[in-house]
Amino acid sequence: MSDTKSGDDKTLSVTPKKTLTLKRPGTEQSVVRQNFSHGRTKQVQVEIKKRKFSMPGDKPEPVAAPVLTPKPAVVAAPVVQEAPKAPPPPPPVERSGMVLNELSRGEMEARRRALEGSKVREVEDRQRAAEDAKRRAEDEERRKREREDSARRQAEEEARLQTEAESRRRAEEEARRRAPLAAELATVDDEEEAKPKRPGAGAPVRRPVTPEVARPAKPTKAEEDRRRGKLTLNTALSDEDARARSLSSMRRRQEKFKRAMHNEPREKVMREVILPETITIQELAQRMSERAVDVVKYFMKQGQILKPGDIIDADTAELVATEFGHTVRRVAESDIEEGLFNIADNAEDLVSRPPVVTIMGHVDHGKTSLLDAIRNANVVSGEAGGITQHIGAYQVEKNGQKITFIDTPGHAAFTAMRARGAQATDIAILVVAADDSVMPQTIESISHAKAAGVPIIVAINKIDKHDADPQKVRSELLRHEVFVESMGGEVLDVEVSATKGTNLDKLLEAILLQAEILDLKANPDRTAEGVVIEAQLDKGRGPVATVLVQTGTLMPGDILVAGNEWGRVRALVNDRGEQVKEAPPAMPVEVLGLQGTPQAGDRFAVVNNEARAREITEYRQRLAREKAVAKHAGQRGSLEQMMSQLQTSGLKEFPLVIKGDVQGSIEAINAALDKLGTDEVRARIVHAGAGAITESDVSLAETSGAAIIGFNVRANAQARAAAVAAGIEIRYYSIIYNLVDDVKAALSGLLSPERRETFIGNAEILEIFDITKVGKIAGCRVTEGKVERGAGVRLIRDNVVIHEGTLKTLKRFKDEVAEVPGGQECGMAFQNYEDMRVGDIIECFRVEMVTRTL
Ligand SMILES: Nc1nc2c(ncn2[C@@H]2O[C@H](COP(=O)(O)OP(=O)(O)OP(=O)(O)O)[C@@H](O)[C@H]2O)c(=O)[nH]1
Repeated sequence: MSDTKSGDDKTLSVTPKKTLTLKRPGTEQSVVRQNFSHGRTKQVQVEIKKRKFSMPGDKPEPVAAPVLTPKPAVVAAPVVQEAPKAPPPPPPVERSGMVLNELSRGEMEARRRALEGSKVREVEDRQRAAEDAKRRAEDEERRKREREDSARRQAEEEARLQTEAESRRRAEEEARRRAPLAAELATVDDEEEAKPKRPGAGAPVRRPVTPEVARPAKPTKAEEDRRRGKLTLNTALSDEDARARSLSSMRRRQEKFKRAMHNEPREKVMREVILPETITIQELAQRMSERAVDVVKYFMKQGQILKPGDIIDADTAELVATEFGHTVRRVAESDIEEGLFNIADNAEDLVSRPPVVTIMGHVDHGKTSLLDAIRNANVVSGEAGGITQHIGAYQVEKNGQKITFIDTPGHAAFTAMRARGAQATDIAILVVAADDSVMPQTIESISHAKAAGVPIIVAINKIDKHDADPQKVRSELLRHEVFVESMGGEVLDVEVSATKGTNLDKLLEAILLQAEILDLKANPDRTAEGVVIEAQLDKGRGPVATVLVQTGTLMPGDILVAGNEWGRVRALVNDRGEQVKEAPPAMPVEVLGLQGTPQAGDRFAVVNNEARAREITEYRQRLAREKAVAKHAGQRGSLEQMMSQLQTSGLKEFPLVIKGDVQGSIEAINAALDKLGTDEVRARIVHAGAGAITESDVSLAETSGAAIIGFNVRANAQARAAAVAAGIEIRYYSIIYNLVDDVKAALSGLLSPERRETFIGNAEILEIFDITKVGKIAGCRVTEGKVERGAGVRLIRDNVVIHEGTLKTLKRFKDEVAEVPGGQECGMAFQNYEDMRVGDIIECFRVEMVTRTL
């Protein structure tokens, strides 16, 4: 019993009360009346399910049975008999919910057409299947043919190789018959030759591949599928795909194998390894393109346990690099500064620049007065009120040409600059007071200018004075090898008066003339280089340096390295206190923006970036610290130190600064030292003068690497301090002979000592004793002279020196003795040498190093 609302019935509920119904497709519903006992009845709704469609030829069967009904429901009639021939079927419009006997003519027609269509399709399918089967059979046939072909080819190849081998064997036998020895050799060669060939050429010979063997041992998945008759387009394609895949994987495998083979003896890339003074193992490995662990291993083999982070010196690193097969280029830390200064300019870029002038001379001869007079009279702007600011240097203009004056009277700045390797000055003005003539500092100034190779212009000052004697000045200068023009020389001289302003123009003209001779040039279109004239820490402006641009053009924003300091130029201030946009060659300017205060005489240069500036200054600061420590230890400037330096550097000149009490003694010392000179060595007197040893002497000695000798004079406090600071030794003498002897000794030290050898004696080996724990001892007789312990010995065999060394023992009977005289017997053993034979001669000699003297 079922209820329409219950069970699997998906129809909307259908009750007699409701009018709207929706039938399930393919079902027929009806209502039957049921009678029960006691006169009860019940109406039951019956659902008849009908079969939708059946294939033509199928037996007609009831489409559906009534679910619950006493009488049979409608039976489906056979469709085929009634289906007439018709054109192709139209799309099925009504497909369900109808029994056959209720089908209309149109429906019947549609069914018929559908049946027709399906028949056609069936035929087509059968044809396609037949074609597929035929193609498969053809494929199989083709493959079989191919396999047979390859087998035949292999068989032919095998036969050919066999024939070849046979003919070779016959030829060998023939050859062997003709020449047995030659045949033997030929066989060996042939065998050896044949060996490597086998793996390639012999493969088909040894393992002939039959068609069965050539067939793949295991069918591929695609083939299996094909055998199972499931050949589809996909499977057919996957067959090709599998083949392609296997080929590429094979290729990959081959490449991998090849790579492995190549990697084994990997070709090494030789590199040029740049080595600084120290380097970490890690860094070294990186530069060599090696693994750090390999370098560590190398050290382990050498008995050193090191980590990749450990620092090694350049020598060790070089050893490692060469061991690993690389070449080495050593670089010093100072290479940081490479390319900082002295960048070469093209000749065509050079243009004329103003000369830079320094004024030198004796105290009170009028240096300051002259500088002031020139400045006030010729200052570039000519502005009223003169100079507004003093910056240590200024420019004047004469006939439209500029002249730069370094406003630091005296030679202190001059020498300080030279001590730092800078040379700012082009021309030196030597001021000599006409009433006082040549004085000690005048001579010093001459020495400085000469040492720096700077031309001198003599300004004979104070000519307004009644006791002025310019001629006396000229003649006295002669004695110091300053030959003025009027005395037949080339040195320009001008008589001036600083206070009266006389002949200042003439002096400037002389400067310009000299500058013209010097042909001073510089390239303004490049990064600036120059020298620091003075520097101080200004309360408001911070570190301020007055610099002289020597080449290039300095501009605000440039990054500057000056000595141990660096900075970005914030502003440039000229000698009149005005801010300027640029400073061309020979222009002095104040530079603002430095990080620290450099020293007078420091060279400066503009660099590309802050990083480089920092790198350079850090290096320089470190160097300065090290230098200070070295100076403190007094390692520089002493006579002994200088001697050893001279010896190592191969210099044969001995520079000296000599100060004496009177000119006479100086001349005597000069003459005595002159006589000491030989072809090999000589004393070079950088400066000799009367008077106390001053700071200036010390700085001159520092610059020229000279020692200072004081004869009956002492150094003043400042000079002493300067000498200590510079590590310069000052030696005092009161007897000329002592002075000369010391210098002589120092010069003798420059002469290499002589090696002198003295023969002591000969001993002949009579017997060799091999003593346990002691080694071989030669039993000898002294045949000539004597033998001494500690002396040098040579082992001579057949007049040829076999070994040279020292004696380990010299024994007479059981006792160790110092010497054995001629004719006596003794036991001798060599240090680290035992190959002595009976009949050898032991020669005994003494070596002396004889110092040569002048
Ligand atoms: N009559 C005369 N006196 C001069 C002349 N030039 C300088 N004086 C005087 O000489 C003295 C010294 O001059 P300074 O210019 O200070 O000499 P200096 O060489 O600079 O001296 P220091 O700075 O001590 O080395 C001053 O009193 C000047 O007035 C001159 O041409 N004629």
